[in-house]
Amino acid sequence: MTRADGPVTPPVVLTVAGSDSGGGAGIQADLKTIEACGGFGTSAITSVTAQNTTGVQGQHLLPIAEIEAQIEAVIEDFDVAAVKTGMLATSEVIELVADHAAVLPNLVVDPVMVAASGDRLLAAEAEDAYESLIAEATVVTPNADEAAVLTGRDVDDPAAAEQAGRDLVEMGADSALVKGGHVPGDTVVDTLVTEDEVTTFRHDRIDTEATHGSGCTLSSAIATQLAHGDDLSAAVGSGIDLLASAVRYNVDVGEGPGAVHHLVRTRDDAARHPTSEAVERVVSALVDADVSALVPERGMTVAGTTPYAETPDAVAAVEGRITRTMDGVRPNRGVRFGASTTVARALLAAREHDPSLRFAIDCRLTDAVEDALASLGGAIASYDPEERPDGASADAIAWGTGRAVETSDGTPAAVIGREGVGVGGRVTLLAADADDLVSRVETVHEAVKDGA
Ligand SMILES: Cc1ncc(COP(=O)(O)O)c(N)n1
Repeated sequence: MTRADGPVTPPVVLTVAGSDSGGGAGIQADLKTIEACGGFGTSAITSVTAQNTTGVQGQHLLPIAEIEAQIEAVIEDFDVAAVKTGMLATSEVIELVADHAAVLPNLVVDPVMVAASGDRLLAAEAEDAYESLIAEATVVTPNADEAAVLTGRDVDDPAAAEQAGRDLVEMGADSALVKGGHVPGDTVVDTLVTEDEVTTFRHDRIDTEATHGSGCTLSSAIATQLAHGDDLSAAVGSGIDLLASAVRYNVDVGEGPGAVHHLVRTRDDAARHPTSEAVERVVSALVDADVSALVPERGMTVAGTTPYAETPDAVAAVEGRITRTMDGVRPNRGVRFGASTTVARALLAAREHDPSLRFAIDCRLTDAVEDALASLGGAIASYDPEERPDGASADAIAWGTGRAVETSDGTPAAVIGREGVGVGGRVTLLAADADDLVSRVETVHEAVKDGA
């Protein structure tokens, strides 16, 4: 028997950039990101850098004819749907790309000048040459420092970013995304300027130096989304969201600051099935142990997040909770992503301060349960509801859980919420994995079941 082939045709994306032997930035980051976003990645290498997480040790520029040959080899054969440029190194390379612009659709220009390590990746005299390429760009994506070089304008707040964006559009770019990562402040504001409108994208700043490869990853994600047919603002928005996760869950490799996690979303999607299976295993264990004594009046929620969860739809939980019946505890329905709101949000709030926490279960709060928590061997965290800001009252449990984890002395095994004791008072058991959560519940249950 021969099997029929089943070819797929992902949109082809071309990156024209430098090689980073350290794997975090450049061509390596671009290809990983393009594939993660569902494109087929092709490349034209401009320069081979000897580089790692501590800096750039060497650079070898390829002959201009070799760079041109790579671009032409790709363009002549593939139906290229989008192109991104990264490290172009010299004015000759910038001009080469500008000369080919007519056959380079959806051109995303990341005007790479200096690496995160501080090493120069563009000859100083080549900065002016960018003007010719910017004029051809669908979108140009400078950080604040690059925008300042390109426009001669200090970019130190969102108003200046918008002005710099307008300057770049005036230079002929269809649009400019002026990135706010290098502008100080707790919120990162990225500003997208087109001829007709200005859109700002805001994210809480993530406290890490491991941003190596962030510009490459963002521009590659935007190019790939444009290749899929997204409009500009959707492509930019989804690229920024991907990068926020890629920076938060950065890869801790090498002696220097790590790199962004190019495959973060791919890995998270792949973890959905094992995550819901893990929650199902917890549910079975609770049924087997008949943990009636721990089940709150309203029912018990068991929830688990994917490893890089950001939103409640990445939290698997028992739909309709686990409740007490005449013969033991029973889940009302199956495990589904997005089934829980309250415990899901509490777990996500906990992860803002301790991303190792992935599983949670809410139990009755009684004196006996509280006494039993001491035997869990982890910190027991709590919070003062009086400290809750007015704005957080709609999500009081999430706020309290986040607050408790933030102020906990080490990763907590449980969070006690004393609000409305007897009515809403609860204890949320937490764990990094499902087996630990089961053993925590069993430990508490063993201690209280005879008195219940
Ligand atoms: C080959 C190459 N291209 C681009 C960058 C910029 O990336 P970053 O600013 O994150 O170091 C880099 N370091 N190396």
